Amino acid sequence: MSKAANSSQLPPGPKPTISLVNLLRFRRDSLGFLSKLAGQYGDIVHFKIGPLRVVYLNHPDYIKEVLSKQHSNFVKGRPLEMAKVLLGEGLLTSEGEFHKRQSRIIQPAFHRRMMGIYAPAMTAYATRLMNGWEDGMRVDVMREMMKMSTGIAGKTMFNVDIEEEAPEIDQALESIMSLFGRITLPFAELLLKLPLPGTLRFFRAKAQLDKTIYRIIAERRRSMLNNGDLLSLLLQEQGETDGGGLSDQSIRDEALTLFLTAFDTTSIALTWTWYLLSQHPEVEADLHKELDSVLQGRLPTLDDYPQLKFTRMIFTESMRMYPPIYIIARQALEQFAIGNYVVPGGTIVLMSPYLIHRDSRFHPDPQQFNPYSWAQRPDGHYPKFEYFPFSEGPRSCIGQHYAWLEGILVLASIAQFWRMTLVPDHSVEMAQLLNLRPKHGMMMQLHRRK
Ligand code: HEM
Repeated sequence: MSKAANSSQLPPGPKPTISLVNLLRFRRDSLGFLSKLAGQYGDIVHFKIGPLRVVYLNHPDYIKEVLSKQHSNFVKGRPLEMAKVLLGEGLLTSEGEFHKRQSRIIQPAFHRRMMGIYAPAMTAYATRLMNGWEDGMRVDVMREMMKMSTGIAGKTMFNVDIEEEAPEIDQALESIMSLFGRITLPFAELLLKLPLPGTLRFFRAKAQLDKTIYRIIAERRRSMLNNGDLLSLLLQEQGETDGGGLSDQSIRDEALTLFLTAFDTTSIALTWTWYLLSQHPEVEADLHKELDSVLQGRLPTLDDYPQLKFTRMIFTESMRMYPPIYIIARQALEQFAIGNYVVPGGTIVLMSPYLIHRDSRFHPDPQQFNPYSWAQRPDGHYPKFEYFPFSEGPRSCIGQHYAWLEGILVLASIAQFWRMTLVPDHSVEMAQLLNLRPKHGMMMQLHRRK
């Protein structure tokens, strides 16, 4: 790769005249579209989607430029505008000083010390889920994982049991996701102003989520509990910073952001993992060997976590093949240099963990599910920007340790007692919405391990 040069030429790409065609193709299959462009034009591609100027980066070195080296020139920008309608100014969507302050307040909820408190909640909710299962039963594993992860997120962040409300939350999310799927439309903002059925469903769903979250906040205020969880931190900040503290709206934005980002992505990652295990009995057998030897029939604790090495390798490999956040987007504030090109300010930059994770230059035999390939990597030290399911740089995932913990402990808890096989004829397809979900859920049959 050559160093950034001062040529003002834009990177190569399809002609701007077909920007509407690009829009349709991108909406139909964004991963297929981007991968085809990279094949045709190389690792930096320029194209237009409607009036928007977009650059796609298909190499870890270029991605490092945007997410790390030149990060201060990039904001979440337009791609996350729609998310603000739901999440307001939460950690995911905010910028600058405000974002720094929110990070500082929230960071302690993800401190290592807190993991000791979260671990038992994670295994308890996995157990509760298994208690409702019977040998031979058919379930949509996607829904089961959602139900469980919602319960875990509610308990660990707010100390409430909202599992009972999971179906409504799930339904609300579906309405939200289907509108979010149209996020790439240039006139997306307009969609929110018209009384279209999707838009009305979206606002109903938002109202449902708001009701739940405000109820939780009000209950916590009454109980005065301060146990160091997320809600305590947010309310405490409000009390401590006379006048300049967090408003109710701000607490709601942050709580909803953390809650939604936590359970949705983690349950999707777990769902793909159960699917991959069902397709690879040899891997599943090795997983059982590890669990039988480390746990010997009891639930895993935080102390077991470092011993569950193969379980971690499986979860790592699953997120390589199906990273729940499959496209990361930024918008440039000012003109910037990348490779041999100089790109104007305002340009949207797209990067895809999915496509980099499946590129044979960085991952040999990338279409093959091979957890064993991670055996040489010391725990958690993965090649940055070649493997980045949690993104990288200052805006990477704040909840990644939490997600690893939940993923590994839940896998270990459940796989000890249950196997899952895919229901014959169930079609497994990816839906490229805000995150990479199985389009038709994941219908699986449960088998109790003897
Ligand atoms: C397997 C599970 C998860 C995956 C794959 C994942 C992935 C990601 C990615 C790729 C980003 C960066 C998005 C961007 O730059 O546009 C992100 C940000 C974020 N994640 Fe996660 N995440 C997961 C779980 C969690 C959990 C459990 C939490 C909270 C408990 C969480 C909270 C957040 C927040 C608040 C941000 C925004 C951070 C910021 O902008 O400063 N995530 N996540």
